[in-house]
Amino acid sequence: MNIDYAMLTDLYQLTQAQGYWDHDVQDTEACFHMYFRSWPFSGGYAIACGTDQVAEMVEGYRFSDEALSYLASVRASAARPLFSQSFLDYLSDLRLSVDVDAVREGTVVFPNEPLVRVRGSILECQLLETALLNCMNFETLIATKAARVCRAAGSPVSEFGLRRAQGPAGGVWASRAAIVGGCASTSNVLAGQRFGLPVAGTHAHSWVMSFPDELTAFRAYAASFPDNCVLLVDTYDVDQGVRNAATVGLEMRARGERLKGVRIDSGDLAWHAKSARMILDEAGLTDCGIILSNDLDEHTIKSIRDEGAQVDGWGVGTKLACAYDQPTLGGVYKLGATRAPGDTAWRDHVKITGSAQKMTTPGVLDVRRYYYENGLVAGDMVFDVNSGVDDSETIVDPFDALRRKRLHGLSYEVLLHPLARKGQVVLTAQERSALAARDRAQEGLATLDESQKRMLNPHTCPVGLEKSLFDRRQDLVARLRGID
Ligand SMILES: Nc1ncnc2c1ncn2[C@@H]1O[C@H](COP(=O)(O)OP(=O)(O)OP(=O)(O)O)[C@@H](O)[C@H]1O
Ligand SMILES: O=P(O)(O)OC[C@H]1O[C@H](OP(=O)(O)OP(=O)(O)O)[C@H](O)[C@@H]1O
Ligand SMILES: O=C(O)c1cccnc1
Repeated sequence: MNIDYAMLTDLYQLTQAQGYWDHDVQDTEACFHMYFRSWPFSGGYAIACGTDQVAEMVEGYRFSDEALSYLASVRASAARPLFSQSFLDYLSDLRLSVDVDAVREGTVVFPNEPLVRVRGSILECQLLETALLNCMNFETLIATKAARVCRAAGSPVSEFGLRRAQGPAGGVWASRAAIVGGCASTSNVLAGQRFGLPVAGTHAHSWVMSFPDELTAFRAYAASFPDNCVLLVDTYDVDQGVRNAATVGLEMRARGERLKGVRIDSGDLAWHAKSARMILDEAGLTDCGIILSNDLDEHTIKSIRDEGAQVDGWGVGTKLACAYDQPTLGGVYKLGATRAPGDTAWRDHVKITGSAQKMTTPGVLDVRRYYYENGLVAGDMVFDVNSGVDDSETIVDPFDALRRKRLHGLSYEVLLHPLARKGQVVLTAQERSALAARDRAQEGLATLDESQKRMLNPHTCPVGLEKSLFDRRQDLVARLRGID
């Protein structure tokens, strides 16, 4: 999508940038972290997604002449423009020089750990906030929803959401995120072209309605698409539709072709799926699959499977592409540390007002994921890259000092990887691939215990602050509150 990422921001990012520039503090170095605070969909995991678009933003970040003349036209009052010409001249020459580190797309992630870290001039860090959150919040949410739907489904899911997605860009990035989360294919042609995603589809009710009768419509479709024939059987009567499809299936078989499946898109889907299976089997079409669609999500899919329906594929649209039951992830971008030009040490920052859940963590942070010997995740440790990790390798629950877990001796991997250095994207094509991210998500999900993946009241993985970081945060908070 041709998006002007420099302008895809909230006005206050630009006014603050001018403020930093006015006060000549624009080169103060800053470190911000993007993270979310609570478990999406009341589940036990999320699938990170959005960094490919963040990379696209970093690559194309420029204030165009049109953008600058628009900004010059924005007024603070009738008498004065909001932005000074000298600041707009500065923006015109601005080329990003930030370092960005991020989890790889498809990584299983948890609340209160950084998914993205941005280091650089405070002015640039601030300018990136809004668009970065927009990408990460939406795509992580949709990839997570897709993972939940696909886990419930057990057979391939095709994403059908474009027509009801949140606008063209929302639809395209939702389709990509759905693939990262585990969908086998998408009906979205633009997303397929743009990201090299597998595209797939069946036909609509209008196809059947446009022919004199259903059988004629099915025969015509089979003649046009003998290699990829899935017939939608619920335009008039599902059982009769399945019988008509079986007739066409047998005709196809006689020609050496195969009816791949029937799609049922209304009514009691479990009931119809069982009845369709019987009709097809009785006709000898045991190799013809059953595909279900119509307002599905992980809960309806589970219910249909719990009833014993055998389903070979699913089409899931609205409730996946719009994350119907939770419209946002709620991810935030918070300042952890600053460093004045010429200084070597970083200065910690923490926000303490509001609820304890909203207290931030100071430092320049990364995450270690620890594994038990059986390969399952033991816990995630948020640590400061400059102070390192205390020998005890203990994590402390950021909201409950008495909940601790010692991870010493377990193997671990570090989750943040370079995305950009000095404003240049350093990800390889493979690292940006949605299909590679989908594999990564499957590998990551396999490192969670089943109890952490169930839909109802899942067990959650411990995420904590490295002990010395926790102590440092406590000291800083005490100092800011005037407690000795
Ligand atoms: N066996 C089932 N278990 C749980 N949910 C189901 C089952 N069968 C269908 N559903 C869900 O029930 C809802 C039925 O919705 P609705 O009444 O709008 O469908 P419909 O009767 O087919 O109407 P329409 O033709 O307008 O789509 C859908 O969300 C569908 O996914
Ligand atoms: O239900 P969703 O999960 O959103 O999946 C997409 C829906 O879109 C289509 O219906 P629509 O009525 O738009 O078109 P149609 O006439 O082709 O069925 C399709 O048949 C699905 O029911
Ligand atoms: O290909 C399909 O069957 C399809 C695509 C989008 C929406 N509904 C159905």
